[in-house]
Amino acid sequence: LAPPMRRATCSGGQSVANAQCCQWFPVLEDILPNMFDNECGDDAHGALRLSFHDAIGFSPSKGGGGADGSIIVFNSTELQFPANNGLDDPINTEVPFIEKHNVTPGDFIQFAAAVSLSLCAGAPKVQFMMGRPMPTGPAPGPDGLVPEPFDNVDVILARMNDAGGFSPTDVVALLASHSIAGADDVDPTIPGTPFDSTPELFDTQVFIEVQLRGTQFPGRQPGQGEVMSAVAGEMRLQSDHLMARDSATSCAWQSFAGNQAAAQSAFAKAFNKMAVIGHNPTNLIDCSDVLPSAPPLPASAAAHLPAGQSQNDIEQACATAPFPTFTAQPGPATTVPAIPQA
Ligand code: HEM
Ligand SMILES: [Ca+2]
Ligand SMILES: [Ca+2]
Repeated sequence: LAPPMRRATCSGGQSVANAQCCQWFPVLEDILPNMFDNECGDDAHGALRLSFHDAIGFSPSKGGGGADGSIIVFNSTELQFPANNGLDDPINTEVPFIEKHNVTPGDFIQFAAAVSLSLCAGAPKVQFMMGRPMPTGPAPGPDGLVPEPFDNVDVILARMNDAGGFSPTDVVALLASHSIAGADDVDPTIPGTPFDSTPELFDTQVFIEVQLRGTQFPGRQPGQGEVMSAVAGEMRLQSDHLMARDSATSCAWQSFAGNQAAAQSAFAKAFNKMAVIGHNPTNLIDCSDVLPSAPPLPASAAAHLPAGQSQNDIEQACATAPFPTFTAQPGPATTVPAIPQA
């Protein structure tokens, strides 16, 4: 007979596998209302992007500590890197909470990202591991480790493989994050311009909408790394556009369109890998049981074509299977509103 599992009860009454995880409940109960306003909005999106930019700063040959909090501790260097443009926002939001709760920046950044997902309907359950030490100085990794929207697919896939051993399918799955995202700085004249029509839902609309023929720019002039989108008010990154069309990634991209369960599980797997880049996971403690679950997608959020689009507007790219068929929402052509700025 196996010995009975010993669980710990935290002072708030919650049951966790490891007593050290109890310290994250007060953090959770603080940041849900006070950092995120309990919504999948600008602060949630920013926290998720920050977790990527901290974690991906790792290369076996070039240096960097991965998911180590360097983007905060060495922000005077890392925020000079062009790819980190705009991350002063989530960093300024997070620092007071890090100080208040006396946790490491590396842990907090990944915790906040995992909690942000729990606010976005349709997001999968992910892991949270604790125990990242302070980043080692004096210098962080070099510039050039964070993919840019004007990089081509080969460059992005090579960088992601170098950083975390991500496969092309992992990279495409991670881009489900762009279903709860927008850009403030690609075209700085239109901050909060979303990448899909539902930036408050972790759904597969980004995989559908980026496959549509581009016809317009949301602003007056495109930014660097921006290409035409199909929907008014929506921004399309060149990198997402190319991922949907490149022979190395187009079939994976298409496989997530309308397949919520596949997008969820592939994203969670890759996100969990990303969150521990630069660490030996056996030195970390699994505190996933602190994380709330996201609500499921509402029934009204079934995968669809935006109003005004038809299946003929899909630019088929995958050579081995047809893009799945979707029905357009009724009514006049969709215009996507900007994401309210925090
Ligand atoms: C791999 C190639 C990727 C490229 C080239 C890329 C590029 C970008 C760019 C240019 C923006 C807009 C930034 C701004 O102007 O405000 C953005 C936003 C965002 N990205 Fe990515 N990204 C990539 C992967 C990822 C990954 C792996 C994640 C997370 C798992 C992620 C999460 C986000 C989020 C949540 C936002 C929205 C931030 C906000 O609304 O404040 N991205 N990305
Ligand atoms: Ca880092
Ligand atoms: Ca969405």
